[in-house]
Amino acid sequence: MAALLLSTVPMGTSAKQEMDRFWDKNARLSRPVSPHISIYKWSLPMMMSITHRGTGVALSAGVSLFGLAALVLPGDYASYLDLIKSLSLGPALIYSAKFAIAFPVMYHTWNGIRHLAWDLGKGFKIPEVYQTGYIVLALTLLSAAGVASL
Ligand code: HEM
Repeated sequence: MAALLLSTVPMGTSAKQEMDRFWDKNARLSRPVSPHISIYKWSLPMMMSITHRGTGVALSAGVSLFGLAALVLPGDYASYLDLIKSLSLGPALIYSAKFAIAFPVMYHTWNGIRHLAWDLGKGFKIPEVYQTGYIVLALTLLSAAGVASL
């Protein structure tokens, strides 16, 4: 108890000083440290989890930029579509661009449904986590390919 009290960290004058003292104390007391994320072997559920966050952030940025552009740009939506058509980019490039936009939307939607099932307490067994992961990936590819061909 006395050792514990003696080793209390005095308040630092800055956040950095606080952190430095905190880590010095951890080292001095040989405290175990939780494993850092980088030591784990990558797995499908990990990759799908970070992709859900990535697509969520990308969708937020995309929707916000789209709304801002609608407010500040001089032309309307149809005029910009005509502009893109006039560039004659070719079907392969147009399809790829549409697929690149559809993919995160579809992934986040299908995986969002997977998340909502988890929120209901369903699908938590490890084989189920993998099965639903593969189903989400297949549905994402199929639906993104379908939407891009419209
Ligand atoms: C434009 C549409 C959308 C935007 C901008 C958006 C954005 C986001 C963002 C930023 C997050 C937080 C990600 C994180 O920090 O980990 C998130 C999480 C989530 N999104 Fe979306 N989302 C959209 C559509 C959807 C749809 C259609 C669904 C369901 C069908 C969905 C389901 C979810 C769920 C369940 C979570 C929470 C995941 C968790 O528990 O960690 N989202 N979304």
